[in-house]
Amino acid sequence: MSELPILVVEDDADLREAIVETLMAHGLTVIEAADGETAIEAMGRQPVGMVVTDVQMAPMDGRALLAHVRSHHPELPVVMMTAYGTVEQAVDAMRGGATDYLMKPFEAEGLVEMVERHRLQPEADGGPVAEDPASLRVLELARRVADSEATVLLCGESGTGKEVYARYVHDCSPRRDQAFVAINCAAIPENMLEAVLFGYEKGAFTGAQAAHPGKFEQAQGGTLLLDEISEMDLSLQAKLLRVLQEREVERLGGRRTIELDVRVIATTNRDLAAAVREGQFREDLYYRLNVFPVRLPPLRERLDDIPALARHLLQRHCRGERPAPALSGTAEARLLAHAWPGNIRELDNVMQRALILADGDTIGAEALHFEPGADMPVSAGSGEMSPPVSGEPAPSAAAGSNGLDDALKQREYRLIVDALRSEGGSRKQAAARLGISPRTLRYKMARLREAGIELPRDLGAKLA
Ligand SMILES: Nc1ncnc2c1ncn2[C@@H]1O[C@H](COP(=O)(O)OP(=O)(O)OP(=O)(O)O)[C@@H](O)[C@H]1O
Repeated sequence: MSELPILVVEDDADLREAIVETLMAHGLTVIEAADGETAIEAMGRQPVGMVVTDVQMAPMDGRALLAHVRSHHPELPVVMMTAYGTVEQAVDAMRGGATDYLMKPFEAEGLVEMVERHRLQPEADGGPVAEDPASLRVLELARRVADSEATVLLCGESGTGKEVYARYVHDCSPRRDQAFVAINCAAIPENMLEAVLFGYEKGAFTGAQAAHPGKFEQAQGGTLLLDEISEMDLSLQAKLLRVLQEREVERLGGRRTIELDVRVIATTNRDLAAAVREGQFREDLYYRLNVFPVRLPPLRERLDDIPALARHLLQRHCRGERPAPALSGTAEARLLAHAWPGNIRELDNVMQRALILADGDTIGAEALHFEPGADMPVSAGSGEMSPPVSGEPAPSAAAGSNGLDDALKQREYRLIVDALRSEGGSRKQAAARLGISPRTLRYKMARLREAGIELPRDLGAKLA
């Protein structure tokens, strides 16, 4: 898969050229823009892997650009280049959700190091890892449906790899050289989702400072993944249905209809048929999406995948910088005995911890630390963690819980609460501050809640 370009936004042409040349000299693909508005247009034409932007520019400055990126591409890293000596600018940038900042003047090395650290990497993993017969059957189905134009509905518990399989369908399809655009319907505020999906014209609503193509347009010729489709509200479901039926879209505030050639894949971790029965999901939309349903089994139903996935995840985190440690026989047995309620995402967390804890080149069972409550039926109040953030009510600790696991969870809890506090309860900004995606933050918070650990009330209210 090709590398996503770095978007450099700087109005000083000489400085922009120097930055572009430096990045290109390090083998990075770069596109450039002279201000925020041009940058937004460039992002509308192609997906980018990171934005490096100046703060002071006209007509649209770096702050407005940052705000736009945070609402339209919440996961995209943005590094702000702040003026020398202006600590306020740096603080302001971080408050606005910047991933990091570079104070001018900076060395080429510092720039390259920062870009390498933060840019989004295309999944260079070569498709899903699958060794269990159940997964091999899903892969075969995915390959078969890829050739057709059929809408695919991928169902499965959270963390089973629905996005990975959606991308696999795209990569096996005749559309593989065109865009694959993913949108998480649950991660975008309800009132923004329509604009993000369908696009808008300049002035369509307060804050629409420039025209912007929606995800449908961005996916033109390629594939659009509507992740967590069940989280879309009913009125937007009606609009989505119309777009899918008519195969054309109209931007908000626009009068032109744009014909679409987009293959749609939707995912859900809820039982959509049940949501239809409960009146939460439109029946007609359900039938339109459910042309080719594929169920991804939970990890506990495909045990043969576990060792291969564990090795794959270890390698991914070692990034070729060091040889990935091996798993001891007892560690492997322990992984196979675990219930994995958080599926592969949980396995990924366990492997990341194991890499930190392992001594030498083998991971033993003692380096494996599982999510709290994961080995027991999850019920409210079964929390293992005891994280007394100063002044916070401490969640209860279950007897016999593992000390190190507790310490890790404590630290995680503390980091999450501190980040939410600093960001006034904004999940999106807290996630950016923590360097994780809003989705990962949501997942972590859900796991904490499942373990009976509630966030302090003043934060919980804003997060409900
Ligand atoms: N078959 C697989 N091979 C390699 N990695 C995988 C596989 N399945 C999942 N992963 C990894 O597991 C993590 C979770 O996968 P993914 O985001 O696709 O799950 P999901 O089902 O879409 O989750 P959610 O419902 O929470 O959105 C990712 O880091 C992904 O790269």
